Amino acid sequence: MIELDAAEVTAWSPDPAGGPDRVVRLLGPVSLRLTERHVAVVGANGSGKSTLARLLNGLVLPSAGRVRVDGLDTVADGAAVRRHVGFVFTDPDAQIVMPTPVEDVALSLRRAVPDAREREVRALEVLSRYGLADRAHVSVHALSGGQRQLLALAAVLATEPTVLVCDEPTTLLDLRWRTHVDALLASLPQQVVAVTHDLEAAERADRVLVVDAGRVVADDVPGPALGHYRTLMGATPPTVPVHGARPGAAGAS
Ligand SMILES: Nc1ncnc2c1ncn2[C@@H]1O[C@H](COP(=O)(O)OP(=O)(O)OP(=O)(O)O)[C@@H](O)[C@H]1O
Repeated sequence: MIELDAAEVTAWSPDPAGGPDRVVRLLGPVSLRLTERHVAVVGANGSGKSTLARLLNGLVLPSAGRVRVDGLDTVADGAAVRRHVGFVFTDPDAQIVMPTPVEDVALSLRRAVPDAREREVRALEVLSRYGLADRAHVSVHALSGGQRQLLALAAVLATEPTVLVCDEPTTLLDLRWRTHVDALLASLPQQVVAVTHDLEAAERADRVLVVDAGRVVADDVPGPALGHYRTLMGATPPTVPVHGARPGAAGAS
């Protein structure tokens, strides 16, 4: 179970008016108990979704309040939380550090499997489980984007986390790979919390959190939560000026 008790995240930010740096609130306060198998987090760009996701494995620490996963506090028990909660980034290249897939998965296993030969055997087993057996020894640069995302996921899942947090894991993927990774995430026995802009994937979650301006503004089963999100998005068009619009067209001045 994931518990957030009045968790807040603040950061120092430059004052656009040139004054001294000031503290800005990025998220919260948020209080939640997440027990569902699949939780989706949706919201506009910059609303605070990644900040919320990163709170769950201690990549971001609460400035106030507390965050616990299965009773482990992300501040007091940081190392245990990171072993417990796997985190998958949007961009697999932020996560893949070794030259070949087998070495990358083996690196994830270094703590669990001390013997190097046994570690390689285990890494190969993991890769074949995720359909990457024939790519095990190629350069990671020779993998497609979808294969790289799958490798990043496989390397995290190899550590057998109890909870998986994914920050837009399918955003860079074409429809075929997105469907494949979505199906894989749906089949996992772990609790999965996924930040997503893919509303079809969010429809299949057990619970959906809608984040707006650093607050959880809706928290429900998918139908009503996504209805709220669509209304929110429709009601607040982006304020970025439209360049190159035809004279007289909407948005041109
Ligand atoms: N360390 C930081 N210092 C200052 N501001 C930050 C920091 N991290 C994030 N922010 C700001 O906090 C806000 C929320 O960022 P966050 O990455 O959580 O949004 P998001 O909903 O995940 O956005 P996107 O969908 O675009 O990825 C943004 O305005 C971002 O610029």
